[in-house]
Formats: sequence, structure tokens, C-alpha cells
Amino acid sequence: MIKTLVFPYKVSILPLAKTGRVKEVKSSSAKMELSITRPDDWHLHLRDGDLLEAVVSHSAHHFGRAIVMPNLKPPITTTAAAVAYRESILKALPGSSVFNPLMTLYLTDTTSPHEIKLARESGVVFAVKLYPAGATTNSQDGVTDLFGKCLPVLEEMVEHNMPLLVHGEVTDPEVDVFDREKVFIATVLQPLIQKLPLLKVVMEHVTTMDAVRFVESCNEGFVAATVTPQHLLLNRNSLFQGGLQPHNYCLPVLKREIHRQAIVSAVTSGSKRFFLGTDSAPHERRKKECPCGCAGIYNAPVALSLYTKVFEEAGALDKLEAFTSFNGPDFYGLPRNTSKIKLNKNPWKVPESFPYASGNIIPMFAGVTLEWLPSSI
Ligand SMILES: NC(=O)N[C@@H](CC(=O)O)C(=O)O
Ligand SMILES: [Zn+2]
Ligand SMILES: [Zn+2]
Repeated sequence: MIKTLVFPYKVSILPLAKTGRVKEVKSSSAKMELSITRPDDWHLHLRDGDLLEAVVSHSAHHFGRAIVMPNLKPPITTTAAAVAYRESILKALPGSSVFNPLMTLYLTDTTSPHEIKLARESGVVFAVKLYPAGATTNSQDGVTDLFGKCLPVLEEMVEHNMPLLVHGEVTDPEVDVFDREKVFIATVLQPLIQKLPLLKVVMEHVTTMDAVRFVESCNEGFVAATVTPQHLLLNRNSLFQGGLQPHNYCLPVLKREIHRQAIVSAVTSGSKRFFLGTDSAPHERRKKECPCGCAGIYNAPVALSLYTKVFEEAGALDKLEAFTSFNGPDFYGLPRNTSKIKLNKNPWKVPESFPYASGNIIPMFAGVTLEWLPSSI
């Protein structure tokens, strides 16, 4: 699954002699260290209860901030609920952590424009999330008719410069599951942007060439996309390699290789429209390995290592920092982080699982050896 990396790269890599800090690596590969501005995660599921406690430090170790998804049970539909959820995240963090959770509201058919005003005034809510009802995990309370029910709210969001984050798939069972993103763009996103050209929209976790092209065709600064490690590294074969692979199942589902390649080209081109959003989505092992397994890949512990691998393999390590640390805050109108992290070429084995009070969480690439090891400076 993991390819051997090719050297050398033409970018700002600090050689061992210059830094004196690079650890030994087993292979004959060059010893390398990167130093980049601390990244943020612009799409993260932290859950609640003991699952929250089990996962939050994996993100907080390396990321400065994260856009926290609101698809809890019940969903975070009000500013008051978002404020309370933020408190529980802060409580679950290790004492020394400065991780800053950026909260979101879950859009429903009955969200009021006033709620958007409250969200903006709170100073802790940074976006509103659109889940088409039935599209993904915990989306049953999502929107059934965006144009029929939500226009006043969307207009209020324009007033407050509040981004709409979109799970971009139609839910019509007649539409092939691999085409749902493409059909969503044509039937929802394109008309939405025509109607409200000043609405900021993030197309979350893009999975197709169609999404890449669409985002590139829109006004920079108004439409952007997050990209996950799995959609950069895996194609739909990974769902069936040697048997059914539930830990590679997420939504939108992995697509053909040509789509993966289009996404890699887009992010490694240096475009400002694409930024890091892991969509790390933990589920307890038995909810993945069962007759009707949940969608979601837990990648928080491996995400930075994997993004670095993608940029390295594309010969584009010089574009990594903009993707991980600049494009996101620039789009959201937030300051970039000032601290740094290191990425060392220092092979490490991904744990097979993370046990916690209610069971186990299996991370993406469990048991696989990865090359890049992130650490705080
Ligand atoms: N991506 C997923 O497959 N699952 C996410 C929901 C989502 O982001 O669509 C989850 O909350 O588990
Ligand atoms: Zn989603
Ligand atoms: Zn998600």
C-alpha cells in the first residue's frame, strides 16, 4: 500500500548538518527535516463523551485549530449548544494544550436567520454546515429542501460573512452512489452560487475531478474545498482489496484513480482554493466491522504524515505549507498560526488500534509504517 519514496526533492529541506536535529532513519534515504507553520484542520469530527476524550489529543498535538463538525446526536443546531460543546472539548484537552476548536452550526429546515446573528456575535461559531438529510453519518436532521426552506438563513449568512460548509452529495436513491457529488454540483451548488454569489462556500472533502474543476471555476475567495488524506491516497479499489475493507469506507465514498489523480494535481499545484481538512471521523470498531458499518475514517493520528507523503511524491513539498497552514485561515479571514511544527523523516509504525473506555478505534493505515513523523517545536 505504501510506496517507496523517491529522492531528492528540490525544496526547502534542512539537511542534517544544518539542523543537527534529524533522527536516524533505517533506510538509505536522505535524512530530512521540514519546518512548517503549525497547520489547522478545517474539517474534523471530535464526537462527545468518552470518544471525544479518546481522540481530541491526537488532533491537538499538531493542529492549532480545527473546524469542529456539529453532527452529534442530537446535532449542534444552536449557538448555545455550540458554546456548551466547545466547553466540553476544552475540558477534554490536556492541560498544556492551546488547541482552539472553531465551532459550527448544523443547518436544518427550521434554522432561523436570528440564530446566524447569535452565532456571529458569539465569537466562537465560524461556519454553518449543510448536510442534505440522509447523506451521511448523523444527517437525518439535515436539510430536506435547501432552496425551499433555507434561503432567508443563507441570505443572513451573506450579511454576516459566515461560510456555508457543504457535504456535497445528493441523497436520491436513484442516483448511483459514485455520481452523487457530481449531481449535487449540477443541481444544488451551481444554482446556489448563482443565486448567492457573495456566499462563502466550502465544498467539504472533495472526491472527484468534477468537484476540483467546479471549485477552480468559481470566484477565488468565495468558493474553496477541503481535501482529506484518504481521497489523496486511496481509490475505490482500497474498499475491496483482499476482501471488504470497512476501515476505508467513508462518505463521499472513494472514487476511481483518475479522480484521485485530479485531486492530487489540484492540491499540489499551489492553488489557494484547496486546504487541509482531514474529515477524521472516529467510530468504535464494532460500528465499522458489522453488517451495516458506519461511514468514516479515523485519520487524526496519521493525517499530517500522509499529506506530507502526497506532496513529497508529487515533488511539491514547497507547496505543502500553504495547503496545511495558509490557505485555510486566509479563506476564513483568520490570522495564520505563528508557531511551527517539524516533520522528520523518521519511520514510525501506526498503532493497530487505540483502546478507550467503550472499545477500540482503528486508525487509517493501522499497523503500517509511515515515513514522516510530525512533532511540535
Ligand atoms: N465522512 C464520513 O464518512 N463520515 C462522517 C460524516 C461526514 O463527514 O460526512 C462522520 O461523522 O462519521
Ligand atoms: Zn461529510
Ligand atoms: Zn466529515
